[in-house]
Amino acid sequence: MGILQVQNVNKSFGGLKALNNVNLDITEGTVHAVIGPNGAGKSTLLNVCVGRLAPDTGTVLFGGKTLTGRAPHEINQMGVARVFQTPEIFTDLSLLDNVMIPTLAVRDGAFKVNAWGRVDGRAEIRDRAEAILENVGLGDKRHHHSGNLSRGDKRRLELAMCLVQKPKLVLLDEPTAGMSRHDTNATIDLLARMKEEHGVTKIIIEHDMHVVFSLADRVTVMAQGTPIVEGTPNEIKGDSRVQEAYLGGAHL
Ligand SMILES: Nc1ncnc2c1ncn2[C@@H]1O[C@H](COP(=O)(O)OP(=O)(O)OP(=O)(O)O)[C@@H](O)[C@H]1O
Repeated sequence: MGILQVQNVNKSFGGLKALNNVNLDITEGTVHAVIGPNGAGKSTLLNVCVGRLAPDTGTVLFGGKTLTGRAPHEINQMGVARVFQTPEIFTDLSLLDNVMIPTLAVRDGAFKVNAWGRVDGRAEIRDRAEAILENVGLGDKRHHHSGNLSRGDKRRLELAMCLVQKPKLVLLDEPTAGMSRHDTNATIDLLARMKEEHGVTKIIIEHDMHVVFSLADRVTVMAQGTPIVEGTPNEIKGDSRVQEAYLGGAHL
């Protein structure tokens, strides 16, 4: 049984069926990419998995426990973290503060920015946050204002905020969108290291096939709200159904 199981999930927006009977089984420790043309339902699927959207029908299980119906912070506390398409960081705070906040949120079960004065074990949390920032290549900038970071660095900071929570599963929504090739390759290296060092299971939504083929163990291709093909990157590469789904728009 996989670490994450999506079972018969449906989700409509008005008359539009964004997810149409989706079933997925994600194996623990793997990197699983979800690809597909625009509007295929990839982000909706991620939102259902992290509790931001309730499915109309169907269930999501994580480690055998039902996620459906739980609040996003509860799902987060169970070990599921998400890296957003637009980094959700506190631009007025330093990088270090940004990385310390999620640790406190997970530990205390609530988001308390004003809790600094009352925090026990703060030195320990700070040490861990510093080590993680070092790990993602932002150690030197830990006291900088997060608002001044480049787009690539903001994404790296968000990864650090995610890793510090010691998640079991990370969902990444286009982690390299809008990045230069240099930043994209740095992010690929970082994500690959995350796998080696932390063994974290990852689900990645990605349009950039270079990223998919560099990182993914398995790939699910979605079209019109439904997974149409699943396999290794090489298996899906030559699949005519995949080429058809992209209507010739993508070269896999
Ligand atoms: N909150 C919403 N309200 C109405 N329609 C929505 C909503 N969210 C998504 N949709 C629609 O549902 C469909 C699936 O959208 P979704 O964002 O999940 O696709 P996607 O595969 O992630 O696309 P992209 O690659 O462009 O991000 C699209 O037709 C989209 O317009």
